[in-house]
Amino acid sequence: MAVIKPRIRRHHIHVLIVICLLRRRRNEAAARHCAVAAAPRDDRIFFTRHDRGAYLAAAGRGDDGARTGGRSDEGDDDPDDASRRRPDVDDADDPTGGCRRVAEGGRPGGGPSSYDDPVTCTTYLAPSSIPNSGLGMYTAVPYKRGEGFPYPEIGIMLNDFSSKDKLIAEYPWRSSLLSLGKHEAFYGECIVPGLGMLANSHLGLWNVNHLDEYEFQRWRDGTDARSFTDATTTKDPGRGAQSHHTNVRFFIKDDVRAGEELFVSYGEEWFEAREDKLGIVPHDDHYVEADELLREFSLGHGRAAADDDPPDDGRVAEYEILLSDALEKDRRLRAALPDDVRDVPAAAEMGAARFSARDSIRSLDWLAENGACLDNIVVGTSTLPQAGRGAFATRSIGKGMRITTTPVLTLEREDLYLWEIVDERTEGEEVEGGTDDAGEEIFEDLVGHQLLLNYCYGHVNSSLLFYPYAPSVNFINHGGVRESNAEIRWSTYPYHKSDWLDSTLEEMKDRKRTGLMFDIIATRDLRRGEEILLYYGKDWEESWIRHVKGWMDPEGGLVDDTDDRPRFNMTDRLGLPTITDFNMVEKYPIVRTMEEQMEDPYPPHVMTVCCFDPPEDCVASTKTSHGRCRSRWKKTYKALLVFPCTIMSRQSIGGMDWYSALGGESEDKTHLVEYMPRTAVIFTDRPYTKDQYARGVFRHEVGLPDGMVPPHWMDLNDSRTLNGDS
Ligand SMILES: C[S@@+](CC[C@H](N)C(=O)[O-])C[C@H]1O[C@@H](n2cnc3c(N)ncnc32)[C@H](O)[C@@H]1O
Repeated sequence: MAVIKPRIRRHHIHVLIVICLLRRRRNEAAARHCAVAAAPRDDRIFFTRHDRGAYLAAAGRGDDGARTGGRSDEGDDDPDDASRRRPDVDDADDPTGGCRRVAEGGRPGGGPSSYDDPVTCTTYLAPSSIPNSGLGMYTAVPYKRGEGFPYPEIGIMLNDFSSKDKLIAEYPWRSSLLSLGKHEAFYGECIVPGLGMLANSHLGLWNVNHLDEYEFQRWRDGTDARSFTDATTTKDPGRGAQSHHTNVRFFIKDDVRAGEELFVSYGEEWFEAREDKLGIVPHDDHYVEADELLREFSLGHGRAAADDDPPDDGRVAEYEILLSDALEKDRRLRAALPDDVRDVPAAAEMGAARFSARDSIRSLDWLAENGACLDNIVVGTSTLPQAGRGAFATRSIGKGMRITTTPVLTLEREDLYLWEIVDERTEGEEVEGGTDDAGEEIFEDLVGHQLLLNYCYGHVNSSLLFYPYAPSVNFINHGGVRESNAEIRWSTYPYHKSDWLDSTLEEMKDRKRTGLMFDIIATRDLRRGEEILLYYGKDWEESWIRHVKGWMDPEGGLVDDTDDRPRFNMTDRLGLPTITDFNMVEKYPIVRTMEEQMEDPYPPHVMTVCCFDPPEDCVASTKTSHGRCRSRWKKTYKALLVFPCTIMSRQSIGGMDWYSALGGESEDKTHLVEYMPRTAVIFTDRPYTKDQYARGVFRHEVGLPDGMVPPHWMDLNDSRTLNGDS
């Protein structure tokens, strides 16, 4: 197949990898959720989705276009407020992240609780209050501004992913969400399940924010997995088989009430780019302005307006004028206003944004009736060797009860193929030919799969893959036949579209929305704190065993199976300083200049990035005598403001070191940054050097039980391992 490939300069990355790239009242109520269609089926389920600045970045506008904001101001944090019964993930010694406390609030005696425990369930999956937006996430407990959402997520990089017409392409966040994930690959986006995929977006009501700023200390749980993962080289067959971004954190932007839907911001541009599908979506400031107009209008008409039906002609006419003035000023402002004058009192009272999603604060009874509990599991350190992180029960769960429910995104295997440019066509190898932007012929080798494959579920004989994205569900590991304590099934939750199982393969591939769902069911009584383990299937297991047996560490040695400690950051096993070490200013107070690095180089995978603010226009006055823009370093280290840099010089002034560096997005957009403090210089791994980019790393989807995959979806003899996968 001839494919047109974007032309990438070889020196930039050398290798271009292209393409394919989430009060039960009683236990009885819970049981109902499991088995009965408690709510009407919504045939219009589909998920409006994220990509934030990804397309803008792809279009050469970098990440700056998306308003995905950083952590909001620090708010009051009252972690000891037991009445809220929320888990606290900063509890370092507790694999359930402090969720023990949740369970203690639950049933006396600690016996198996049911799936949707009314006392303790804090987070629900339920139909969104935004029309035609499918399902959403709700909290059953209040949060205060600035608090951390208690379920950290995984971030999975999609690198050089170019299947933009696929459903999956609606979901990624810009890779700066993962901070230095921004520099991991030539063009990276990231998939973040849980709040990152399941929560809908309302620009006037968004109440959850992801952390967009760099943190220079280790996370309190002892890992530094979010950004500075040092995921480079290890004597471990688990190398590169899991995402090293395991601590993607979300924070409460504004006080949230119990029962409120959790909204994130996909960014204004995301909605603008989808206007044909979603209509005119107001931004935050349009709702603020609409509130002002509604307040003034209401004042003019007193309270008489409220129940005045039909409304008097004068008021109708006046409101028509208000609407048409608003339209003339800004069609988004008009869209933020109610169409009917009779709705003005209610909209003025609750605010235009809330009026637009009136059901966004649900009763706890409604949630118990219509929701599915999402907080029965939380991430922790896996008990299994080489498995990275795992999912742990936050409360006891009885045999046969649902542990969690998750929507799944349908993909095709080929969406996750990795390609590499080769010099010429090699006989016998799977190579795609095409031309680049300049019309030059290029050849690409199919070299393996994206890391996302390891988080997808499927069958070796089917080209369909299913990616589950409820909170923490991606962390569930394989326990083998004997140790597994959970199993996967098509969901009995009423919003699972079971009729899709009769669809043909082609129909499944053509669908641009989600509808299928999995339930994860306890196959025996589970204690809180236990790791949830599935049986990934014979094929996965055999592949893994083969991989471990044949695996050689990067230095050529055989696998070290004497050390089975669970671990994430493995560079230390080579005795080299890690990226985290280098980022400890106390430990490494001085950054070596270019000249010093000639004598005393940093390890080859290490590079420096600097925090600075490039001016929009590089005007003459900001140019140096060498024609370069002069930039200023930034005190707030937003991911957006960090660029690769080369340290040119260091000067001590007043007992403090100041650095000058050349840096920028690309060679032709280089900036001179002078007088930066040490803290403005950050160490990170060079592009494509983290473990997940290594060759021969384990790539295999989780196996679905045979009976789950309809025979008419089995279109392959065997899909196993491509050239680069092990
Ligand atoms: C769905 S992910 C599970 C979460 C993963 N442990 C993590 O830290 O992100 C599947 C991957 O986890 C690892 N894994 C799961 N079970 C394992 C096991 N029993 N032994 C070794 N690795 C395992 C493999 O790398 C697999 O590809």
